[in-house]
Amino acid sequence: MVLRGKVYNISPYLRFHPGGVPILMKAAGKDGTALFTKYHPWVNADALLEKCLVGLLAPAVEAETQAKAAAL
Ligand code: HEM
Repeated sequence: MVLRGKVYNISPYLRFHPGGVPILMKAAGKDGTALFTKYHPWVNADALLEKCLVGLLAPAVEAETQAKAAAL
């Protein structure tokens, strides 16, 4: 999942998500920034997912995914 330009492997986190696995799976493999912000903008994903960080999204790809997220 992508969150604010960062790519995470959320598999190890799934079972710890307080909101449950099914809703988190809706954003798996996609840019989950819009949904994440909709449900809990106060949650510190950087800290919670520190060990799940895969890398940074390339800026051109990020611009594209942001545009798609804005159109949701
Ligand atoms: C991997 C990134 C995510 C992390 C680290 C995360 C973390 C959390 C945390 C810490 C809470 C508890 C918040 C609180 O009680 O104040 C929570 C609740 C929740 N999350 Fe997430 N979340 C993530 C992604 C998402 C996404 C993408 C969605 C929606 C598609 C979502 C939907 C929810 C919902 C609905 C709750 C509320 C559960 C309840 O209180 O009954 N989360 N999440």
